[in-house]
Amino acid sequence: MKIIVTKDNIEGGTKAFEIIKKGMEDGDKVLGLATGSSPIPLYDDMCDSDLDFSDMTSINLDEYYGLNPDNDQSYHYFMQKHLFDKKPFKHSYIPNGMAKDIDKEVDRYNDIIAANPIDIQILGIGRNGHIAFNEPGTPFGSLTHKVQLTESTIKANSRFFDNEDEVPRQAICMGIKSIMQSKKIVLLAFGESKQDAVKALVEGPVTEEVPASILQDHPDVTVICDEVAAAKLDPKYRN
Ligand SMILES: N[C@@H]1[C@@H](O)[C@H](O)[C@@H](COP(=O)(O)O)O[C@@H]1O
Repeated sequence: MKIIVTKDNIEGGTKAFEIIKKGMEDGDKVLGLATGSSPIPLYDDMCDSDLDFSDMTSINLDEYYGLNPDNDQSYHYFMQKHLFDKKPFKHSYIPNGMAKDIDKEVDRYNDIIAANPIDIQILGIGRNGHIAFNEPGTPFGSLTHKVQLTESTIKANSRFFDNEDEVPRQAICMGIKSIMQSKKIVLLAFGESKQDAVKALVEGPVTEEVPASILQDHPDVTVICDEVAAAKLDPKYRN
């Protein structure tokens, strides 16, 4: 696991952008994308760049269940606003949060992932160590599935909604096994609220209670965090 400690999230975004740029120069064609505030500086850099994604495929991690794509809290809306409006991809996939037949949607998404092996997966991390919406206790062998969000995630994500009651209680989410099959993984974590999650991810035991800890077993992971998020890490992990 490579750890890059940056001054702030802007510098962190630039570091992640450099990895994507280099990957594309080396022929990477499929990006796994994340939502949340952490990847926004990366998407800003991608939008401001002269990189062309029109021959690339993107696969998003997750979507709230029950939110329409034009709801401004849906991850469809988020991706359109922060990236795809300015930088369209050849194909962009996001779970359908309005799917009536969940099993069918889950199969569809697993087929998409199988047909488009992910070259670089971008991840954020939840305060409880979740990746995508894979909450503590999710089996490491999981594929795409419908998830019940925990109280901690509902509370944390309510900052984007008018109030906590409006946060959907369920989501459709790429599984941990699929995330681990990505060739490269770049995890972004910024700010004080991520200190414990970053420490558990890097130093803690590999346990399903901290979904991100499985990344210790992946051969090519870069964790990019700011000085504040890295503050509880043993100094030997900080540069
Ligand atoms: N499903 C998303 C995750 O993919 C994201 O990593 C997390 C942290 O978000 P933020 O980057 O805003 O802290 O929020 C949500 O739960």
